[in-house]
Amino acid sequence: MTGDKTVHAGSGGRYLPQTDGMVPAISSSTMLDESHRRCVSYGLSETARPDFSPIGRSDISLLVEQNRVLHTHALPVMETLYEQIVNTHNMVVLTDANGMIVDALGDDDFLEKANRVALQPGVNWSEEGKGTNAIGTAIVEKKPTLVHASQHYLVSNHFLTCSAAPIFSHQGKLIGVLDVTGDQRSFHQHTMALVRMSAQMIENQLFSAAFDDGITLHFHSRPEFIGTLMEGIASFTPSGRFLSANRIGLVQLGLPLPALQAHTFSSLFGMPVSALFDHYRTASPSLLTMCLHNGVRVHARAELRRSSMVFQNVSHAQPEAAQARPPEQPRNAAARRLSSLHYLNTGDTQMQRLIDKVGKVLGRDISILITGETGTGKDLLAQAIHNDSPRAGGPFVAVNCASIPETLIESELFGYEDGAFTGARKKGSVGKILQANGGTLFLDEIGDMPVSLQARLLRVLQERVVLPLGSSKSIPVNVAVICATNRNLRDMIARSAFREDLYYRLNGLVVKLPPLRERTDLEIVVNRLLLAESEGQPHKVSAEVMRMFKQHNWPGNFRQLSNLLRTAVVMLGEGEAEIGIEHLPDDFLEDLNAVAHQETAENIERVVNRASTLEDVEATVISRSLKAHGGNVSATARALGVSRNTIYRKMPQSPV
Ligand SMILES: Nc1ncnc2c1ncn2[C@@H]1O[C@H](COP(=O)(O)OP(=O)(O)OP(=O)(O)O)[C@@H](O)[C@H]1O
Repeated sequence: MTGDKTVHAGSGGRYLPQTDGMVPAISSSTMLDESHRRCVSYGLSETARPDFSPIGRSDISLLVEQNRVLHTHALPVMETLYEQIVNTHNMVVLTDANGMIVDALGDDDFLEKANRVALQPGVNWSEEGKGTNAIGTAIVEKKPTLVHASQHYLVSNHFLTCSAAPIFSHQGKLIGVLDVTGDQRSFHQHTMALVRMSAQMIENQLFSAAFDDGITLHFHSRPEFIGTLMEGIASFTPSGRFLSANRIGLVQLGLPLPALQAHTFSSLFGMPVSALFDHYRTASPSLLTMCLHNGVRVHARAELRRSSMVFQNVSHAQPEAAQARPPEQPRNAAARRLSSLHYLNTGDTQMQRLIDKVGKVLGRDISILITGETGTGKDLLAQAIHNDSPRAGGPFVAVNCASIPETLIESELFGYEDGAFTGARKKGSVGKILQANGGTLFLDEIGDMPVSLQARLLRVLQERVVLPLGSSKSIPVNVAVICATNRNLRDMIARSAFREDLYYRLNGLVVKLPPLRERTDLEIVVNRLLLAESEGQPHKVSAEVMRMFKQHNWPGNFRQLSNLLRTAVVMLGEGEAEIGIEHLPDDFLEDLNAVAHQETAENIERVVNRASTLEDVEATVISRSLKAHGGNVSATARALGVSRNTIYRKMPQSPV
């Protein structure tokens, strides 16, 4: 390498160092021109030898303490970055927002040279003190900056090449700079890219740490970029209020942070936050495809942190209390209180009995088996039991045995040692059972647990030890177990599809959640679900719709009802607050009609058999059909295939 031949200020085309044809992708000359002008205005002389002495030891400790969060998250990234450039006469430097070096890692031989210009903790590299340099100039410009050799303002820094990238907090505030500085002869054009990626990595780590609760969405227009540094990350409260996004997220969302703060999950991604929860509750979590507010299609993966799951569970059950909660209250505690047995008790007698029974075994070493049709709230009940138990401070780990492929369920549950099988992660994995240690393990769809694993699970429950795959060492574990199924386990035992011994170990207390059609608290439930759906203005259903709801048999139970209400709310016009039949989805009305048709046919047969007059037959049929349709004349007319006028003419005085 020949060294640089930089032309100094005042001559055109300057700042382009010629390093054996390897011209670095340097910062624009305008940017560097401006920086040099600033140096002149600071009163700096190019040949000056500035003060390189670091601040005292105790001040350095204070500096590290003041930047503890940044330093903690940056250090592992700095170490990885250093591994990439080791033995290249370079060093990795982290500074605070003022350019004060907080930490530095470097090759010994270069450190000696670097010490000449004091690239060491406690020395300030702001532009005012050290002239144009990547750290100081990146702070002023708030942009990744490369300053090579004689692009440095001070002659004493001409032997350096520096690549720096600013690090921003989730509030968009510059909080530090990551820099790689080395001997200018060791310049490598990939260094800047490495530094930028590393700074992004630090920002993402800081972002995850700041938003370790609620909902975090990882998104990108290309699915293969999810999980990479290119992904956008956005965070929301459990109720869907936008909190923040990383820099790439902001670019993808196309709005500045203050504008985004007025948004919600649904206004940005066109999907209610409850649908997100349902996706993760019901589907094996595949990537979501959503449409951004600006029409761009994105793929996304969400992380629903503990309190948001709890919040979602109860946002249906007790939204008014959730909304009344002042924001400064600890969310976990409040959410836990909301997802409790007390709040699931909405006035139905079967539920009341069930909750009484469950309350008696809380905190005892008694396994609970929850049965019930799909969507009756087995998952929600399991969470409430945990939250009301003395284990509430411990983890609640849910495993859906039906959604994990049979080949993976063993490693998911029991974990595995390093290299236990082909494809196993290095360093092994802690299984779900151990993750639940000290808390509750919820085995949903236990009827889908492969028979081969049932014996291993029984051993865990009886001996309270887990043996990870590939390990010879059992690990003690202390978990409460709640299971749920909508299968008939006794039938399965008879078919040898479920082990009898495991069944008796699991069924300490068996409770059956009533289907929605049998519940006497439907009105309360509907109103609570609607409250959860409404943003500000509370919605209600018309008396006619409520009558139809009471007659429907709700095969999908709560899940069906809440989806239906969510759709109906969207159908409401501007300023409308009451859900009428016209707001209900067609398939629901068709189901209702199909049932009514069948009932009408049966009624006709019965009435005709009683040998009444034709008028009697008509009146009885109309009256019963009206009843079946909740008094709705249009629906009755449709079901009977006559006009509404015919119904009005022939209907008895008091139809329902
Ligand atoms: N009591 C309730 N009040 C309001 N919403 C409820 C209630 N119970 C359940 N839900 C809602 O209904 C949906 C289904 O509930 P959950 O997943 O607990 O049912 P499940 O019985 O476990 O269903 P599956 O057997 O299909 O897994 C969820 O969105 C849940 O929040």
